[in-house]
Amino acid sequence: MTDTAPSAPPEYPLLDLIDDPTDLRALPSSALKPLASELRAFLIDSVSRTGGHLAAGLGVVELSIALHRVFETPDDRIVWDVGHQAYPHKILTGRRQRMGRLRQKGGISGFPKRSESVYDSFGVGHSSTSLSAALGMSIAARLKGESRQVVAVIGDGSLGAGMAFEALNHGGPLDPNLLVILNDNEMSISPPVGALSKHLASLLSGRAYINVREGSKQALASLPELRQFVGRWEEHLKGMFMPSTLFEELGFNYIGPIDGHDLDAVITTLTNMKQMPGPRLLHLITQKGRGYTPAEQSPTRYHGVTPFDRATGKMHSKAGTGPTYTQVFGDWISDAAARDTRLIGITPAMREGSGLVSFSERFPDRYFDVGIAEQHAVTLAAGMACEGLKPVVAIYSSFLQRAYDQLVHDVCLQGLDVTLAVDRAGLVGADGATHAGSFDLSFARSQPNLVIAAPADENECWQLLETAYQHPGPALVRYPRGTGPGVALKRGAETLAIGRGEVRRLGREIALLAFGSRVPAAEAAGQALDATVANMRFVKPLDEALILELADQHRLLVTIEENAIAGGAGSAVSEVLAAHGLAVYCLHLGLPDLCLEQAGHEEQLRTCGLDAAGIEHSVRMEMEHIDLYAEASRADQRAA
Ligand SMILES: Cc1ncc(C[n+]2csc(CCOP(=O)(O)OP(=O)(O)O)c2C)c(N)n1
Ligand SMILES: CC(=O)[C@@H](O)[C@H](O)COP(=O)(O)O
Ligand SMILES: [Mg+2]
Repeated sequence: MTDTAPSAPPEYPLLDLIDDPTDLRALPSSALKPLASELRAFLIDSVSRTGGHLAAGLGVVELSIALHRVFETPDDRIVWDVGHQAYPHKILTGRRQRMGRLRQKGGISGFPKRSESVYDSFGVGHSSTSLSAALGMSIAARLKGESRQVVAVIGDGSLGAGMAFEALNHGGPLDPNLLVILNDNEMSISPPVGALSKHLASLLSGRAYINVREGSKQALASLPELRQFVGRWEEHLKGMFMPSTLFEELGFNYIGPIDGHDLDAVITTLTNMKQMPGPRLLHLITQKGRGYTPAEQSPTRYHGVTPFDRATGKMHSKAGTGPTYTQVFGDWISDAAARDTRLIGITPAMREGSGLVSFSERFPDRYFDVGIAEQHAVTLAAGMACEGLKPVVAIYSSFLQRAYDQLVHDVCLQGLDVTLAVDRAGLVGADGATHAGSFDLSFARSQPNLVIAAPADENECWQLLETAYQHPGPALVRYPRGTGPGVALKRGAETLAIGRGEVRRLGREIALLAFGSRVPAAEAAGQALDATVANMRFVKPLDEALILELADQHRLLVTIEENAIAGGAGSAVSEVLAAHGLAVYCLHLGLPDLCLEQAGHEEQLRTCGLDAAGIEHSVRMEMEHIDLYAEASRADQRAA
């Protein structure tokens, strides 16, 4: 462009003025609605390039502006639940320019993160933590004599989890200075389940939403006096002969429902509620995907997206890849259910992500979406198993962390016949540390009675699911996010021998003992190193005979797993060696003892040295050390 050429008008003239929320607070009120339009357009454009969570953020554009307009952030605290809806918040809090690197290596996280910004009061990714965290902050402010406001924003799906109820139950009587904003879009990832969603719907219809909304605009605008405001609201809401809300019963002053896309109403209501004392809850009605037609029409599909064409909404997908492990599981569970009427499928709110859509349609009576309730999912399965059913809990590894005690106390100690299909085991790429399934082998393998299997490929995944299912006790199969090496499925009901691995390649000096997803990389490294390669298949029971044989025949054993080294499968191998008093060199490759940030899955594996080249490099280094040590020992012996 030359100096004389007219400069193109900026696409986002108002948004470009906002480097942090003080700029937003300085804007004239008349600029806020146009700002909301720009923010929404920016969000759609940005996520169309990077991928990420879209529909939830679109639903809180007005709320995000209103919160930073009304509250003195960052001194006032906003705690976002899950945090997948926090992109507008990120854009308004100085990270607009960094949205192009969202969820990428070296870029910003897809979730609020304390180390990323002072505006991110609490790190999230898992749901239903906001009320507890915000309550804690509110209590801290009171004890420290600080007068800040604390606001928790929680969705209707996340409110259904046990933790959220625990915080409401505990919080109300403490009379904290706490504002809870319930962002009710009548959606979880898929449609919400359970009585709470019905209660919220009844508030929506029963509390004359439209009247309240229209009435509130006038009443709140014309009644800035706090006392009058509270009085009028109580008169207005509680004089309607409505049964009280769950929230009122729990000690929260309930206001709403109001239209969460009516920016003026939201700002006015928040301004007034800021001055109200005690625990209060604002019920906002929003639309997931608001302002982008494809996302409005299909909020589940646009909950989390790959990069897409903004004009058509069509997502760019990788061409020519085989089925994901999730799809393998989805096909297996439908086939198995057709063979066995005792099979029950359970998901804690992850029907699509866990591959249960087809099963839910084919076997609606045997399908249970329990909402975001991982603990309940596992104990529900335990109860069913007591009565002779054969439940399969499909659950992401990182969300299974929530249900650890249920796994221990309700399933494993009682040896109940529950199958756990643990998806997203290992690194998950763009979602980063909060969603990485780094620990399941470490926390599960200490459990009595539990069989733990890790398939090396798609067909083995099928076979191990069948093996776990037919095993009359607790069994867990863990498989990674995405596709495998491309081994064709044989389907059928073939099982594998529990606790038996297989040698895939015979080599010299070095034995690579690979678990699950790392078997193909180990095979490639084994080729380069002329090493023996074993596909261990089971983490529990381990194939002890194979380990002892390999220890006997090789100078170095290398364990390789996509799980934390600490306490993982490699540790289990070392325990076997120690128990037999074998002093063989043993190198453990796995996830390091740190929170691995977002990046591509393959990139993350490279960073951890878990790709073929990384494995080969680590093994060569280790062999050099072993040779140097042997040389030094020989020199010592000669000197002696
Ligand atoms: C403990 C846990 N379980 C499951 C998930 C996966 N998850 C992320 S968002 C979401 C739906 C949340 O619904 P809601 O709170 O209503 O937010 P919305 O997406 O509708 O804005 C689920 C199930 C999670 N992040 N954490
Ligand atoms: C926010 C959240 O917890 C989910 O949306 C999660 O990001 C889904 O992960 P997958 O994309 O691996 O299903
Ligand atoms: Mg929702």
